[in-house]
Amino acid sequence: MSDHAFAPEERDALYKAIFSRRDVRGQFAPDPVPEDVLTRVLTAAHHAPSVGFMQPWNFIVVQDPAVKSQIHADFSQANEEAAALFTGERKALYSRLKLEGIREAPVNLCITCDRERSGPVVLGRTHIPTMDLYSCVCAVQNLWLAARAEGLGVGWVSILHEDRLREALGIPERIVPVAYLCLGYVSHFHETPELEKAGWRSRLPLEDLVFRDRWGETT
Ligand SMILES: Cc1cc2c(cc1C)N(C[C@H](O)[C@H](O)[C@H](O)COP(=O)(O)O)c1[nH]c(=O)[nH]c(=O)c1N2
Repeated sequence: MSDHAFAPEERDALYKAIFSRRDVRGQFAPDPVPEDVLTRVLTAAHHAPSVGFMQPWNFIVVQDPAVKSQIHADFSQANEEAAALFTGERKALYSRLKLEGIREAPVNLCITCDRERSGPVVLGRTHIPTMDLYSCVCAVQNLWLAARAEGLGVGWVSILHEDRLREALGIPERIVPVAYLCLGYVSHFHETPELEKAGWRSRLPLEDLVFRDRWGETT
């Protein structure tokens, strides 16, 4: 028991956000996302943990249909290339999946990492240099959960050519685009991951993933 635990209903709300969050590709409503709501979810992202408190992120809010179309065109090409990597049944199933909502989502959001934000030597990044990128992923997850609580769907689109994404958004060379997200209100949230529903892959049993003291020790 901890004196610092949330009250039961507050804890339930947090777990509700975690368990009902979904990757949304196909249920976006055209309703605009009000600026104050967008600011709240961006503030949640900005309160993520970061190595050395580096806060290496920027948030590029994309609403211009022309920019979205450019990125969607790149997705279409990348997705064809991706489909070609699978064979047989898997390829047919892959081709049926909807894997982005770039044009339908009223807001697209690129979360980037400025790897030089706080100088060359960063507390906590001295030995594992990728820690700044991981910090940005923490920001993505904060935003994803806050968005769920706001009734907003979020979909991560990573089937893109990084150089074309950079070009479309004018991202300088030293900045790394970490996540491209589609954001908007939705008609509904699926109860289970869409990939699970489509028979692509299921959730693994937690007990197979937890080791004790050494890699591979499950008991
Ligand atoms: C880094 C990364 C990258 C991607 C994703 C996620 C993450 C974490 N996901 C979403 C992914 O398919 C989804 O999270 C899982 O299928 C689990 O579903 P829920 O997120 O629980 O709904 C994803 N989905 C999609 O339709 N197109 C994509 O390009 C990607 N890319």
